[in-house]
Amino acid sequence: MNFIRGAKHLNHNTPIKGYKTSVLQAYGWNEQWEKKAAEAAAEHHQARALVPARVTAQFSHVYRVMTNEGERLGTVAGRYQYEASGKGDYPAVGDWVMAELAPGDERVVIHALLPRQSAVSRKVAGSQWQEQVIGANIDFLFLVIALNQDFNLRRIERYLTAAMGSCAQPVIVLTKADLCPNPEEMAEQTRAFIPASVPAVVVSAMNGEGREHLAPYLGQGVTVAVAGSSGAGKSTLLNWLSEADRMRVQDIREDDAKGRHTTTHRELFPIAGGALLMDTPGMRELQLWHADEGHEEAFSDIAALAANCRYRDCRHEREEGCAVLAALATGDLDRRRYNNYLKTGKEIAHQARKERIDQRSKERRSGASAGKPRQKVNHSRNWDEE
Ligand SMILES: Nc1nc2c(ncn2[C@@H]2O[C@H](COP(=O)(O)OP(=O)(O)OP(=O)(O)O)[C@@H](O)[C@H]2O)c(=O)[nH]1
Ligand SMILES: [Zn+2]
Repeated sequence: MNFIRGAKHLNHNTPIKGYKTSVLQAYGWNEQWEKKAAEAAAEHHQARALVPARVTAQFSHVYRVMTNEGERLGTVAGRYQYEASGKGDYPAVGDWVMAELAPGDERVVIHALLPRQSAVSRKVAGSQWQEQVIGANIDFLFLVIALNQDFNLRRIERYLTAAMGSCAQPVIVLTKADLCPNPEEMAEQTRAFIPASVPAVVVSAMNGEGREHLAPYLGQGVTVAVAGSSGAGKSTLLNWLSEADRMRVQDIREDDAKGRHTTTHRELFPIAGGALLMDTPGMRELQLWHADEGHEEAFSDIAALAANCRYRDCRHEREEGCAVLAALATGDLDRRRYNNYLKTGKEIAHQARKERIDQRSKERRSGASAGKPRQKVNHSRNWDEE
């Protein structure tokens, strides 16, 4: 698994030439991005003055971006839209973009996306499967697992599978250590099971214990996303990690807003020590987007029983000749496990339905342009040349 080489070792005191970037450095701007921006600029003679910005939140078609002049809302340029070949080409939280910052204008126009270093994405169902990026340029992906009855090596394996290919370095964060009599033993068991390149650390977010184990992944300008099952303790972890630095976040905010006090919805924000935490709804649903393939595997005992159901499309709820219900009646199948099986199955179905509906309404909205030919976008060349 390749991760962002050098992310931890960048010298952030080195002045970066070309742009005024003091605010951006707090958002992870570094020599690598400077280079990418310069490469993109060199390919095109850009009539407009574009500045780099990082996407900190996304609301369907509107983005919140951090520029060196402060935070702005923005939308993508018409040409960008035209050249995008799918959802995956659109900016996502964490992306670096090149934007046009018109003086006196509160809104910016996004003209280009800088090539991503990493992207956590999901496949969404529509008329065809499409990639949707739910977080970009993540250095470390914290996979949160509670050290209680939810602890499960198979699940950890599925998380790692889901994280694979994102180019973000996964870190297994075993939380709720206070509920576990032998957390270090569990950590050892985990380490023995996962690839040696993946760290596993123990914390208790509730008691604020073990921050030193996370410190190596929370360096200046490093972007961290948090994913894991519902109830695993993601919110508690995020709150704990961001708590110590409310003040600093406040300072940046007030600087940007020139004294105005604003509370903005942000899905990417700096914390103590200079790391950036990413908290997007899509990332939180990690358990759902990988569950689909994991469901059968996770409930292979039930799948085996289901092979003997009378009807092939048996839902194992009240059907006659259902082998799953029969096993439940005899006690061979644990009721809690059965309930869990139905519940996750319904969550997956619900998620898939929601995605189909979202996709359909999106297609309806863009119905006018449906027949228009689409070009494959080349991110280094999608600058608006008008
Ligand atoms: N004892 C203990 N409880 C914890 C710890 N971290 C979280 N919890 C509790 O676990 C429950 C779930 O925690 P959350 O942080 O809401 O979990 P989540 O992963 O954000 O859950 P979703 O919002 O459903 O995705 C809450 O009741 C927390 O108080 C911990 O370190 N120790
Ligand atoms: Zn059945």
